[in-house]
Parts: sequence; C-alpha cells; structure tokens
Amino acid sequence: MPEFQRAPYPTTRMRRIRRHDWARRMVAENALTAADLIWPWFVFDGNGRQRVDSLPGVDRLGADQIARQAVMACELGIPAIAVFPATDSKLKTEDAREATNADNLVCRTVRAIKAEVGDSLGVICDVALDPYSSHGHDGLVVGDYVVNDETVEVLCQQSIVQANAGCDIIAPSDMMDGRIGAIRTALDGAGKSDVQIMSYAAKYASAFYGPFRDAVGSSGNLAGGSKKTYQQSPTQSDEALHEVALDLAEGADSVMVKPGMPYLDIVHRVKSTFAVPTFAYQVSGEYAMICAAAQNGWLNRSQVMIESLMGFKRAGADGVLTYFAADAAKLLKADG
Ligand SMILES: NCc1[nH]cc(CCC(=O)O)c1CC(=O)O
Ligand SMILES: [Mg+2]
Repeated sequence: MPEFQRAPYPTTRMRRIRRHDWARRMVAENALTAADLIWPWFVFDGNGRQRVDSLPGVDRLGADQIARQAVMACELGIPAIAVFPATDSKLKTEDAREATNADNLVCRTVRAIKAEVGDSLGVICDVALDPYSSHGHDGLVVGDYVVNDETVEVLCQQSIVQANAGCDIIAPSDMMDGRIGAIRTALDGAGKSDVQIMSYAAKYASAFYGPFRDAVGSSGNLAGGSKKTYQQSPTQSDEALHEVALDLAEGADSVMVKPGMPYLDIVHRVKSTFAVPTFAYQVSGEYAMICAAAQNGWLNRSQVMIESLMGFKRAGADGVLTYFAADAAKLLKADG
C-alpha cells in the first residue's frame, strides 16, 4: 500500500467520489462485459430440452436446439461456449471408450455449432472420461486407483477426435499429471497445432460439483466415491501455483481455477504470479446456491449474479465460465 499523509478529519471525504452515478462510473476500476463470459452447455441425444432439477434455468439441449442457441450466444456477444455431454448410460463402460468415438454426442454437437456459426463462436470441449465411464471417474481405474499414464493416452485420443470435429479449445479437466504436454504433442501430430489448450490447472476436489454430476448423469456412477487422489485438496494454495507452472511449461495457452468463488485467492495468486490468460469456473453448485436463495426471495438474483461475476474480474480473472452467461450478457446489453 502507498503511504498517505495523515489528513485531519474531515478533509478527506471518500464519499465525494460515490455521490453521483457519473462519478461512480468515472472511477470504476473494473468492468464486466459479455466478452468475459464463457457459457457451459449440457447436451443429450434426442430433441427438445430436459430440465435439470438442481440447476434451475439450465436445460440439457437436444440436437434441434443447438443451432438456435449458438446464434443466440453470438448475438449476446459471448465469445465461447463449453459443451458437456449427458451420455446415454448404455454407452458408459469401464474403459470409457465412447470418449474416443469420432461420432459421439460431443463431436456431433461441435459439428452442428460450427456448421451454423463457424468462427463467430469459440467452442471448448472438456477432456476427461467421467461422462463416459461406468465408474464416474475422470480416468481409467485399475483396482481402486485411477491410473495416470494409461489415462493420458486415452485423453490424447479424445482430444484428437474433438479437434477433428472442429473444437477450438481443448480443456483437460481430469488433473492427470503430464497430460498437457502429451495432448499438445498429440494435437500437433494430428495437424491441429492451431487448437488451443485451456488447462483446468488448479482444480480442487470440491463438493460444489454436485449439480454438474446430476446434469451429465455421473453422480450415480461415482456412487459416493471421491476424486481426491487426482484433484487438489482445498487446503492447498502453493500447490496450485506448482500445477499452473507445470501446465504452462507443457504448453497450455491459458489456465483455469475451479471452483470459483471459494477460490478467488487462487485466481489472484495465479494471475499475479504468471500474467497469462487466467479463467475461473463459477461451478454448478455456486450457481445452484444463488438460484436457490433467489427462488426463496432471500437474494436478488440479477444483482447477486453481477456482483459475483464482478468479484472474478476484481480477483484478476480474464474470463469466467458461468451458467449465468446468457442472463448476465442480456442484462449487460440492456444496461449498456
Ligand atoms: N471432469 C469433469 C468436470 N468438468 C467440469 C466439472 C464441474 C463443473 C461444474 O460443477 O459446474 C466436472 C466435474 C467433476 O470434476 O467431477
Ligand atoms: Mg497438473
């Protein structure tokens, strides 16, 4: 903090700059725009929309909804969306082989988006096995352990099929060691050196992912099991910087911290330490919490939504993955 000369009361009146709206706008240090918002989507194999009880207002999208929603994202000025598949349970296996099917739900969705809006909208695909595995884990399980190197080989294949479908950003969310470097090499070898990697570098073993697991239908598969042998413990802070340093050295173009609001200290440390594109994921449980309080009439949904997103900007995030993306972009457009 800079040193200030002690002013005799009441020479310094902080309230002068807060008195009028124009003055508050004039001194604003941070701004939130639609370009800060990345919109996560859930898709299913079928048509129409399916509600997700624990994520009010977020529907799983059928094939006939994709094109319209992609156009809407563009019109709202949202730069990118992230696609997550609710895979038919009949397709879930121990080895999660559907993840590498070049015609799986995610790949079909990416092709449909690209056919409609092309390069006007960035498409992000998660890389991890949990939407496809019968045990709900992000990697291959041998005995009761999620094995690292064998999993990374499958993740490389998954990345290639998604890149071939037209995905712009591969986002590994699995927390295996060494996967960023391996995926970069695999993508380059497949002629996809233009495809970015946004690493879920500092991802915590969190109870805030509950509604997401309902949405992709993996909660039942995981059956109370935990991801603590690969996701970070909430006790850790320096360890997050170590994770980010490794992923950047392996070739990540941008990094992510996840969850968001309980980990804004990590967002701030990552951005101030590395000065690289840094994203945060306001995860499903954070969204559900705000919506539940708003539904009870205990919080003002719009105001809390914008305030929570501004918190990410203040902490140093360059963008936020949030289920509020469309609502927030609409509100910003109306206000702007
Ligand atoms: N690897 C899967 C994945 N990718 C994004 C989320 C959570 C996102 C959210 O809660 O909104 C998860 C869940 C998990 O790790 O169990
Ligand atoms: Mg790592």
